[in-house]
Amino acid sequence: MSTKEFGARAFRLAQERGPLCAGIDPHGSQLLQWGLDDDLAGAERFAMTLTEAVAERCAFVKPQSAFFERFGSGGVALLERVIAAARRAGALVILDVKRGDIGSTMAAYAQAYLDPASPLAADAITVSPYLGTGSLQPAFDTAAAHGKGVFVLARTSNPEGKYVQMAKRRDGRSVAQSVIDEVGERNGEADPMGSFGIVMGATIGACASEGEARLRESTYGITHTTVSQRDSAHDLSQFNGPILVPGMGAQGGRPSDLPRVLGPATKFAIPSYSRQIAQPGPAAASIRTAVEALQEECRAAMGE
Ligand SMILES: O=c1ccn([C@@H]2O[C@H](COP(=O)(O)O)[C@@H](O)[C@H]2O)c(=O)[nH]1
Repeated sequence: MSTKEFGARAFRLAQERGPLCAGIDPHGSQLLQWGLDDDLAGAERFAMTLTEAVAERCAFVKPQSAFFERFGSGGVALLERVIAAARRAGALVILDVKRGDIGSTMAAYAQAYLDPASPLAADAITVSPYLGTGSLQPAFDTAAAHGKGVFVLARTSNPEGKYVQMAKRRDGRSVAQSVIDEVGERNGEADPMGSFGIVMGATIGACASEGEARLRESTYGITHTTVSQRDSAHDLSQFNGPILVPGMGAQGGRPSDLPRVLGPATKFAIPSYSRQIAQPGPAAASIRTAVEALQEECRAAMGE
């Protein structure tokens, strides 16, 4: 496989820098915690400080588009600057936009985020398969043409996701498994891995008992549901592409969840933290120390 392809670049950079993905989410509450106003200027200070602190050390940086879009055109222009700064520092930018539409419109989204001529071009995007995984074909094609990546939502980290994603199809597979299989087929025998990824939340089946759910709720202030073993069952043994794993940190996911959720595909994990890595800010040195500790924890959990 050519080193120009996203999968190969992602695999090598993760080995070099560590697997962690640093989320850039200018949350109102975190701007206030940093002593900033919840406005465009505050978001700029937050996003650029965080990007500068992490982008030289992390293989992946993941801005969440929604936190930029909330400031209108100024926020989108800021997102362009964040993408450019992170890429200049050598990180691969996964733009979290979760787009999904009929094919002709999907082609326009792909042009916006994956065509290098676009001011918003990232290295990879997140997409939603709700209109059918096949409707995402223009994104797969544009990504392949330009050495970019695509991450399709398979099992999301929010507790409500399972009601749609774990619904059973007529062939007995869950909707999530069919997404995993359809995306996986597109990677073929790519070595070290393909460029078409999936999103698997670290929180899937996170609580084995009511007691653990209560403990997590009191620790993180987030309601966790108890789910059965069957609920968290996925076959990733044939999957040969990057796996973005959100839900780490603030949502309760831990490095030890990686092998539990991903099994044999743990080596492809890209564990993603947003609120937790901003927590020690605004001092860049404190953010870097926290990121380095998380990189080590994730590497150890992944058996690296
Ligand atoms: O299943 C998903 C897919 C995407 N996300 C996004 O990841 C971050 C998580 O933020 P934290 O602060 O680390 O909880 C956020 O941008 C989500 O939109 C997700 O959480 N779950």
